[in-house]
Amino acid sequence: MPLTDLSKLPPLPIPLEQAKRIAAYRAVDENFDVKTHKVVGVGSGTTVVYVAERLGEYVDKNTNFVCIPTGFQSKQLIVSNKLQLGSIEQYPEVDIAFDGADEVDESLQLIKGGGACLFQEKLVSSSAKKFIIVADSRKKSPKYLGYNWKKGVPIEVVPSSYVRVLADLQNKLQCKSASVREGGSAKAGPVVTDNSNFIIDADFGEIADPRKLHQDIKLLVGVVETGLFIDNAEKAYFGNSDGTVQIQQL
Ligand SMILES: O=C(CO)[C@H](O)[C@H](O)COP(=O)(O)O
Repeated sequence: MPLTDLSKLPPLPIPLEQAKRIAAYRAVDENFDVKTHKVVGVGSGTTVVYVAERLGEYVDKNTNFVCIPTGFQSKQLIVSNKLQLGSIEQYPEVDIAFDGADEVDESLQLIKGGGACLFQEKLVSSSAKKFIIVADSRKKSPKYLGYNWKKGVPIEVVPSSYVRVLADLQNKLQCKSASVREGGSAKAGPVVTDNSNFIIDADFGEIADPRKLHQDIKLLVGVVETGLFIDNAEKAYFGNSDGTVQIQQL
């Protein structure tokens, strides 16, 4: 079946969703090569929903690409769009990966982990030859990370270490504030990740040197991974609700 013509997409009731969809569809169409890309990473979040939807349109009897999830939600997206599901253990080399972001700076450094999937997202994206970001235009930072995303850097930690990591973030790395992410009305107590860990959100204000901050956090005992994605993405697609897309690349 031919791909849906982008100019003939049925309108969505929410403008922000239109922005996400156009960014995702354009990113897939302009970067995914169905002939050569056999292993495709599918990230997590609300924008990637449209990546999976568009990839689903490429499936026919002549295609044989496998999709690698970055967590439970991502696995569901792959299955529900009738894409072939694989694992990073089976396919440690990924041809291309698509994912959302919480903030993207001028150098394509990222904050991710707003959806608590950062470890598997980093495992898959850093195993990919090409990593493409899909987002609505609110995610584009005017300068430094931390300008738009005020919730802090997500950090996945081993549960038993959370008290120690909170103290180290404040005493050794002078973060402004840090707390374990709570499930809110959806769950009493902390959010538990797909890897059975906790997430700490640590506010460092605007981050002038995300590489150094990532390295410093990573050295703390108990830290599994940080939501700072350094030198990983090669292109970002930022959608607007009027159907335009801004592309940022190095
Ligand atoms: O990092 C993530 C999940 O851990 C998401 O990619 C990020 O939060 C962006 O999500 P959305 O597309 O819903 O804005």
